[in-house]
Amino acid sequence: MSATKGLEGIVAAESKISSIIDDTLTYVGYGIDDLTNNATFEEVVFLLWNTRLPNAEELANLKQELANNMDIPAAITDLFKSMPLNTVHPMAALRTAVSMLGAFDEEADVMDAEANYRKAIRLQAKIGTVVTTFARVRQGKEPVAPKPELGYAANFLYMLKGEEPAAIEIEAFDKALILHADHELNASTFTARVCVATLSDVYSGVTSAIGALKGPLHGGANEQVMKMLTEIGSIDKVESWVQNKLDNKEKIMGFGHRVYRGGDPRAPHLRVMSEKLTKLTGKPELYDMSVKIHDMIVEQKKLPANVDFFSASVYDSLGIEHDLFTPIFAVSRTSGWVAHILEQYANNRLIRPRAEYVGPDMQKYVPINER
Ligand SMILES: CC(=O)SCCNC(=O)CCNC(=O)[C@H](O)C(C)(C)COP(=O)(O)OP(=O)(O)OC[C@H]1O[C@@H](n2cnc3c(N)ncnc32)[C@H](O)[C@@H]1OP(=O)(O)O
Ligand SMILES: O=C([O-])CC(=O)C(=O)O
Repeated sequence: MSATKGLEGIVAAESKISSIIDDTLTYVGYGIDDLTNNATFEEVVFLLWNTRLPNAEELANLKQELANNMDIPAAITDLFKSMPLNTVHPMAALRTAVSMLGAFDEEADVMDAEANYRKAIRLQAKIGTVVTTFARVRQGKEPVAPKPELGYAANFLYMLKGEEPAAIEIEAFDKALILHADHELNASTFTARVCVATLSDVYSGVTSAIGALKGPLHGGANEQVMKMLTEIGSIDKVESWVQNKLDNKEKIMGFGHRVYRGGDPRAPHLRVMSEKLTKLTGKPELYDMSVKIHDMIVEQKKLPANVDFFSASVYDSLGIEHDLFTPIFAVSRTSGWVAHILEQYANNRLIRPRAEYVGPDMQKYVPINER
């Protein structure tokens, strides 16, 4: 029995939700380019949860249900107010708040498929409000109630900033939500599936997944990319900064991927958005710096940018605080996590692999006064 470090290449589940084959990403067989160019986030949510696209009535119903369920318990706002707001990371706040949402859901432990689908809607509806409420409480501002007539992406930006976003902002944010919605058996989705395979509840699965997404090798990389861009500061410093990191064998955040070899198909969409939005906000240097970093890493390390690289300058251009980038990833990925949770329940078996024991053998207990 020998271990495969990081489970690389191990097929650990069957899934109908998304696939990555030869650097091509599909959700339920629909290409990511097709969906990003033509669908809305709500359509993608329906697709992931039902493994088919909705008709007009089904889409209208889902939008309505999401809008109807965006409110969160006042206790969550109070919870945020009780946190050490100068130091708590928004992902830690989100992880705790999603767990608390479960405590407030009377159906949390009702395990039939209909109840789980209702929880999926409630959780997807509320998670955006949780993130925006935290952001506002932290700034000493009042939370903004959602506007039912706005779509999911527009509502998020509206609740975050307190003013209705421009069409171009809604379009970019909606596309970003689509691009982050699902990604086969990534670390956080696997975490969610392991959790609920014990027949634990949806909230436990998503809480665990948030914990896994938080790390900088996974979703936390987008915040780190922005930290890097901020630290570098200007385009003339890119070369020496990046070279120094590479010479010291340090990782450059936003590059590399366990599965993609030729490139992450989501990155080109974010790159186009980054170019457009950084120009509009008068910060084109952010895009130019990103391209310069990109070209150096591709040339020297042959590592393509992943989804987290250009998303950083996109979110910055939308006026979003940098430590909210990963919570926004979580808002989108909740759709994928929940899809995988529902799929796991539908054909469940406990996930319990083995470990190769490499510790000492045949030890004999030594009484404490003899150690
Ligand atoms: C949404 C997402 O989760 S996308 C990924 C987000 N994470 C990041 O951007 C963090 C930076 N990237 C990485 O750490 C990795 O590429 C991961 C975690 C994404 C993939 O990890 P793995 O498949 O385990 O690859 P691993 O870390 O073993 O890297 C393989 C080799 O490439 C190098 N490498 C991988 N990524 C990078 C990078 N970003 N910068 C520099 N070198 C890198 C490693 O140092 C290693 O080199 P070595 O063989 O000489 O030791
Ligand atoms: O698939 C992965 O390993 C990480 C990733 O890109 C994602 O979760 O979007």
